[in-house]
Amino acid sequence: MWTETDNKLYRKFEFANFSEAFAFMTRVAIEAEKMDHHPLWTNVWNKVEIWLSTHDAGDIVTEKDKKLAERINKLL
Ligand SMILES: C[C@H](O)[C@H](O)[C@H]1CNC2=NC(N)=NC(=O)C2=N1
Repeated sequence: MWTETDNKLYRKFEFANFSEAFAFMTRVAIEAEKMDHHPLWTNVWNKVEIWLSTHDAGDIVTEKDKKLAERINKLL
């Protein structure tokens, strides 16, 4: 689940392999672009870490971040 720390929503995802992780990232990227709301993220092989905050609001967690987090949950 997502946790809120340092004014960011954070969640770590683990997949079977790199292909699964990258396929997930592709789905997230499409959703993020639709919302014009983009994640800070890292990927190492089968792991994806995502931090969500709203830069335009001064790098704090807003409804936009919560909405994107919910949409990401549904992509799993
Ligand atoms: C100009 C553009 O719409 C803005 O910079 C958007 C783009 N993506 C964004 N993504 C995130 N996470 N926060 C923002 O404030 C933000 N702003």
